[in-house]
Amino acid sequence: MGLRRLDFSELKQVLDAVQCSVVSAIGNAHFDAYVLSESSLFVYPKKMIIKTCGTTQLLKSVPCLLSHADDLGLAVTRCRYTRGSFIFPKAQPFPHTSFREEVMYLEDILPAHLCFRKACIMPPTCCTSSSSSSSSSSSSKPPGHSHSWHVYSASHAPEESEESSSSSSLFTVEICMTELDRGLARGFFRRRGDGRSGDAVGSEMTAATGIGRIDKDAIVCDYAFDPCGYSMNTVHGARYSTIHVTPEEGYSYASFECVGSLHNRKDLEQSLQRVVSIFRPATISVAVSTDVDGDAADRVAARVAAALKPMGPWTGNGARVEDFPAGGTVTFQTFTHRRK
Ligand SMILES: C[S@@+](CC[C@H](N)C(=O)[O-])C[C@H]1O[C@@H](n2cnc3c(N)ncnc32)[C@H](O)[C@@H]1O
Repeated sequence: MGLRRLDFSELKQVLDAVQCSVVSAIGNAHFDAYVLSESSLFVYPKKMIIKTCGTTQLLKSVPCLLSHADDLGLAVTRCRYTRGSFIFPKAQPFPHTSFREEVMYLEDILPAHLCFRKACIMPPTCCTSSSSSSSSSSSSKPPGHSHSWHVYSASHAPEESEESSSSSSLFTVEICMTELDRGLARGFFRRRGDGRSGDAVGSEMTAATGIGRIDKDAIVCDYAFDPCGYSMNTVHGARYSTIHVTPEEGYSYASFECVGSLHNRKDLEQSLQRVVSIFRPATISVAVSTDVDGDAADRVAARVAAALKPMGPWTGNGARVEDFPAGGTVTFQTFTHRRK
């Protein structure tokens, strides 16, 4: 059971360090999924994923997590931190005052055996010249401030037996969308004073907005905030997905993240298309993490661009690919809708 042996009070210590709390939870034989006041937490026996937003202090969870893992007799083998650009960077508390500060914080607290380390900022692809491992086309309108991708990876040396073919076919995609279609964003506001629970209204939003049709076979845990805002997690076998929506005009934002197989069009192309049609954003960034090599990562990026093509006039397409030592590959692409 590994990390799943942590009891609720121990998880609460981790979340207290971040400054968020649990609002809803589900689990299956493979993992537990928690909707948080500020996004989501997934606990697998050998992996924990925490996703937060706003002015939470996500990295402050790491010392507490390392200490709990140690108590359970578990040694950390990989740490990955990813984020977009902060919309309100000056509002961020330590250690999130800058990416440099975040990296220094992690470098200080991670154990020395995680010796393969790399930090990089992947800029919006339309605003930079091609990197050596990428292709990019120019655009007249660069995506907004929220579209640089920041990645820090620290890993120990992989052992041969760890590199199984099943893990190398898996991907994690993180999609950030801004300037959501106003009409669609209204679907994430509650009726004033409805007196109903966040879970009940969340389930209605899941059905009414089409979110429930992204993966019809998944078990959904959803929550509607008051007066607006929505979060959901799904569990489907060993795979999770998660959506978070900030629908307020002026800074509307939605994120989608899921795990899938590169061999399955449904997991990557279909999920991307369904999510984009639910929010119809003006800008999209897509970061895909895999254990494949650079050439295969380029092909993943091409699949992402091809999936968006029939969905409208997107510009600024291009991909940047970064390899992380003993930490796989990340492809990053940004797209702007020409109507906006
Ligand atoms: C979905 S929640 C948190 C998820 C976060 N936006 C993300 O991207 O991961 C954010 C939305 O819920 C609304 N909200 C209402 N009450 C909230 C609360 N107590 N905590 C966090 N968000 C709340 C916010 O105004 C915003 O529209």
